[in-house]
Amino acid sequence: MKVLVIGAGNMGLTYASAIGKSGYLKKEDLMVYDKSIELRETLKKANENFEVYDTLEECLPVSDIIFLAVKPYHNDELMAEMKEMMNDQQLVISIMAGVTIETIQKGLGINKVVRAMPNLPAQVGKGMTSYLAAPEISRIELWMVEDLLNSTGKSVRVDSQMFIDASTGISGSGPAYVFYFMESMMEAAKSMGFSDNDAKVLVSTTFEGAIELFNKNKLSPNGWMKRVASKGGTTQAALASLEDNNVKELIHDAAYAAFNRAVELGQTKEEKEQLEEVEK
Ligand SMILES: NC(=O)C1=CN([C@@H]2O[C@H](COP(=O)(O)OP(=O)(O)OC[C@H]3O[C@@H](n4cnc5c(N)ncnc54)[C@H](OP(=O)(O)O)[C@@H]3O)[C@@H](O)[C@H]2O)C=CC1
Ligand SMILES: O=C(O)[C@@H]1CCC=N1
Repeated sequence: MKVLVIGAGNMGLTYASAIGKSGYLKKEDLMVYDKSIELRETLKKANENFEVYDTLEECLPVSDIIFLAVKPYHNDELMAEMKEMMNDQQLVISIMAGVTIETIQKGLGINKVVRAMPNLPAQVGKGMTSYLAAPEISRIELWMVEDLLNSTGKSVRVDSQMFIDASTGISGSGPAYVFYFMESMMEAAKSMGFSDNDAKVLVSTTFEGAIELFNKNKLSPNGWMKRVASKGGTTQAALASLEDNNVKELIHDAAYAAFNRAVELGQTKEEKEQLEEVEK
């Protein structure tokens, strides 16, 4: 089996490296293509566990499974270039936010498409991926897809594309919400007089410890909050401030903003035009 990753950015490279390290494929069976010459040259020099190709003509026709890891706005241009070289036995795994299975099937003239939504912690083997396969994909093919996805962490199979868009708002974009929270706490620490480094250690160790506690048993986040908060103490003062400022509602809205944007990114030109007509 030959696997090709198209787009060697944050996520494409994460998959190529993880699959390469997993030993699941021989080096010559794991191929990477990116349109950037500089990036290709850097990757060739790095001598990773995959082969880097300069043209799609050399690698696409011989691949069995193809990861699409370019930004959604590069997809139309890429699919137009790929279409002539595709055959209907090839299986495509798209990790692009929003882009639907139907768009890829139509754009590439194939049926076997999996839509997956990973997240950036995949880079350290702690990724969370949701995925959905088109019905044309066999059970054996699905096992292979799961093996590839699980090389970066955990995965969950969902039963509609709505859940891929929804998980984009939770786990796909989610690491950025965590970093936002970390940044806010580090800024607060620095305003209290801590050095940059001390602020970083205070905050990152707090996050690490809290996650480890949370994973330790079945206690809910609220249960853990109660263990931290003494009656009439400091934590209660902080939690009351968060509640007064509707922070939970704001985080809820942020997750929905990402979910809605994923749906919007997936709309075809015709769907966008129809929507604009209705809104006029
Ligand atoms: N980053 C994240 O946390 C997550 C991202 N995703 C999805 O993954 C996809 C990739 O995101 P990310 O890795 O962050 O993006 P990056 O911009 O880091 O990587 C995309 C790469 O693809 C290259 N590229 C663009 N067009 C082509 C083409 N026609 N042929 C070959 N290569 C091309 C880009 O080159 P150039 O820079 O020159 O354009 C770039 O090197 C997106 O669709 C995103 O929605 C999903 C989950 C999480
Ligand atoms: O921001 C984005 O659109 C992508 C999808 C999920 C994370 N990054």
